[in-house]
Amino acid sequence: MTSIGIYGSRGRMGQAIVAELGELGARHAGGADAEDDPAIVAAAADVLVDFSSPAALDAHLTAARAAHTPIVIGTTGLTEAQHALIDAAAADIAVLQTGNTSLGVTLLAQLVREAAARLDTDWDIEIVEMHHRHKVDAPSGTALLLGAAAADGRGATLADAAVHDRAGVTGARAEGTIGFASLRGGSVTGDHSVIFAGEGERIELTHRADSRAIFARGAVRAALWLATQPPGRYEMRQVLGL
Ligand SMILES: NC(=O)C1=CN([C@@H]2O[C@H](COP(=O)(O)OP(=O)(O)OC[C@H]3O[C@@H](n4cnc5c(N)ncnc54)[C@H](OP(=O)(O)O)[C@@H]3O)[C@@H](O)[C@H]2O)C=CC1
Ligand SMILES: O=C(O)C1=N[C@H](C(=O)O)C[C@H](O)C1
Repeated sequence: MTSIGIYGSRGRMGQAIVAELGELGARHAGGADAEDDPAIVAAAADVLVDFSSPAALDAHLTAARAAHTPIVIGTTGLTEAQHALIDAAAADIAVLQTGNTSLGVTLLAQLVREAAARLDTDWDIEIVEMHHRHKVDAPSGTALLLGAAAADGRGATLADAAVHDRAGVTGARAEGTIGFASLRGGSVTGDHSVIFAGEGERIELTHRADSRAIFARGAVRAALWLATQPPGRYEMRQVLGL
């Protein structure tokens, strides 16, 4: 039986994954949090999942690489340097990094890519997300992955197209840009809308998460799949065959 180690095991997502493993009767190799040694968890596990903090990611990835243990990274708010570190680690171990492990968002990203590819750039793209009051990063990892899918559909890059800050006299909207807006409040698990705003009409593609169980289910499915893969960097759509 595949043994799964959890970084961030006492957090909201870590606890949702522990519950999911319990329902599946799957094996939990143990967890690590701020005061624990990541190397011990990496050595004990067949595969790791990380839902912790960007501050902890480098140490977790180093431990996974040293132990030759594949790792699913769900932590969001990562820097460009951390993405480069993930690319480097993927030469040695299987790594799947995603801002959202749910089936619904993985399919939504495909739909967004398709819509963006079919519509001209005079259809403005705006991405709106809302999360609970405890979330520390913005825009959400999901909003960024949806933005990347939209940019990809247009043959552009998100780095060139993204507009994150609007306040004061902003000037008119530039064609081809992708705007982001982040709302925070209450206990919202995670809502995302991608709006295609054209002249006289609007298309809105929305996903709403009712519970963290959807992320936990996807994370466990990804971990079980990743445990059998050779070194490389993978995405959720490969896990789900979408
Ligand atoms: N990809 C996806 O599908 C999803 C991703 N997420 C992302 O997962 C991450 C965690 O979210 P959530 O569970 O809500 O957060 P929580 O704050 O509830 O949990 C974070 C966990 O990480 C641990 N942690 C925090 N800082 C460190 C550190 N410096 N070193 C080691 N461990 C640390 C905490 O341990 P301790 O309590 O000991 O400090 C805690 O167990 C976020 O980045 C979030 O955006 C969330 C949902 C879905
Ligand atoms: O922090 C959260 O809670 C979530 N984070 C992920 C993100 O940043 O997109 C996924 C989900 O929306 C919940």
